[in-house]
Amino acid sequence: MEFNGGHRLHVVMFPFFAFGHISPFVQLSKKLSLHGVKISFFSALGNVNRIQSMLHSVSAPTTTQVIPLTLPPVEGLPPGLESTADLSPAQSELLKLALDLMQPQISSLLSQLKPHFVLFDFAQEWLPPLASQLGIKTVFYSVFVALSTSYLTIPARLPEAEPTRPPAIEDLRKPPPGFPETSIKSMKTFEARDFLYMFKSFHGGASVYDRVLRGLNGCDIILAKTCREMEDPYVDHVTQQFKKPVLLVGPVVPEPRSEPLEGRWASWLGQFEPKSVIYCSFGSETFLSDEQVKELLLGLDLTGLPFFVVLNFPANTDISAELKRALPEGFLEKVKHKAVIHAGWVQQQQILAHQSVGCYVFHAGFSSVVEAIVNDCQLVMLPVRGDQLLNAKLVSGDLKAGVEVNRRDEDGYFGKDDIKDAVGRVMADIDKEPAKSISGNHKKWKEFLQNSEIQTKFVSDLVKEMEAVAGLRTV
Ligand SMILES: C[C@@H]1O[C@H](OP(=O)(O)OP(=O)(O)OC[C@H]2O[C@@H](n3ccc(=O)[nH]c3=O)[C@H](O)[C@@H]2O)[C@H](O)[C@H](O)[C@H]1O
Repeated sequence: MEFNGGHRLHVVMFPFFAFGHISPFVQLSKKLSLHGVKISFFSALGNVNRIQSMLHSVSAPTTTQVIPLTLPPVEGLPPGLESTADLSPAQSELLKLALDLMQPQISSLLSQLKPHFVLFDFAQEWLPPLASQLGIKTVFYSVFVALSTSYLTIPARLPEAEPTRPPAIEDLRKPPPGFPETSIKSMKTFEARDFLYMFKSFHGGASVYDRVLRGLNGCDIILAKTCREMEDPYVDHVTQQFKKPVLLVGPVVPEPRSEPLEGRWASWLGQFEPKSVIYCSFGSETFLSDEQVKELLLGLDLTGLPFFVVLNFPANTDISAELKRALPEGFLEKVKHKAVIHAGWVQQQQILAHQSVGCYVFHAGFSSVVEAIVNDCQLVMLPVRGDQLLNAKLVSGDLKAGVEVNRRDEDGYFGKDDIKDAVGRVMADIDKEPAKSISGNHKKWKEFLQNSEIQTKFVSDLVKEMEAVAGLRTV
């Protein structure tokens, strides 16, 4: 292998304007920077400061420049609100239309910057032909596990005879033709109903399924945030379906955070026994209904363990009124010595790393799965929507490293006893099944994720493969 001429690989990162997507693109940028890759990171102006602070890292050199984009006006989209975190679900659909109108701006930026690759997201299916005209290669960076693509967004998901008929709930309960033999045989009715969203068109725009399919079909390379150790059969299935290179960057384990945990949380957690506290949270933009909040909190109380719950609500919600409405009278007073119920952003990595935290009840966002495993917290999954439903199946069914809360098939209802049972399954005596084998598997995956040689090789192999495609390296 030989390296040609000292030219540095230059990559544009272009995630959808949602922090659940921006965050894995930032994490990958940091890893690529450590291997000397030059990064230009595209996002709407309103997101730039937050991205810059996310990119800041003591160990990563500053090879990343954030390039602000101007969001075009779209009727119904309030000016200045430029990520889904600030918008209602309906407005977030308009954000995709605004993105579609940005093609001339992207084209002119790409022709100035002339990167070797653009890594793009599910919503920019128009990018491959645009970049190809400029001689730039495109990489569809899938921030979802390969199972999610393999189950939902492959050509075989729609029947060959009627490729334009959106699937029904019954179709989505079953895996698509060609799906590999694994622990996943079917999904529940409420989960299949949630997947219908993928096939809906809003404001006359393309459905998520259509966008993803066009992106995956049009790109030069598919890159997935996963590894064969965890997802071999699904990676093979996706490769067969799209008949093009599928590169893997591994699970992208974040570096431990250097800033200490906020004092008030460190001292609250510090009063409890090691590994005795349940931490509970639902990622960046997942909300529970009143009834779910009530059953969750009553269930956590029933476990007898101390608990720290982070709940988020859609923009402009009166949080104390929400909690008051959802909870039985006197509940907050009753649990005040053993519980924190907080709304808003917290330092999740530092909380999971705290010695008192032993169990994590959460939505099964995959970054959170990885952070909990490396910090030795037992996983109790309560997925709410989309990929989370499949992540939970992967972790509980294939990896056997955590449990899911039992839910009713039709509507996903869970009661307080379901929460208590699920926590009990992983926090009970670890010399007894199922806790014994779950904790054994958990330990195995922790060792794998913490093996810095393996994790670094994922990124160095990726850089070498991209350099070879870009003609910077000859094999
Ligand atoms: C692609 C999208 O990813 C989403 O992920 P989300 O951001 O909710 O959750 P994680 O992947 O766990 O990521 C969440 C990340 O935010 C961090 N964090 C979160 C809340 C907080 O208060 N403090 C923190 O530090 C956390 O530590 C983790 O790194 C969903 O699955 C969604 O279904 C999917 O479409």
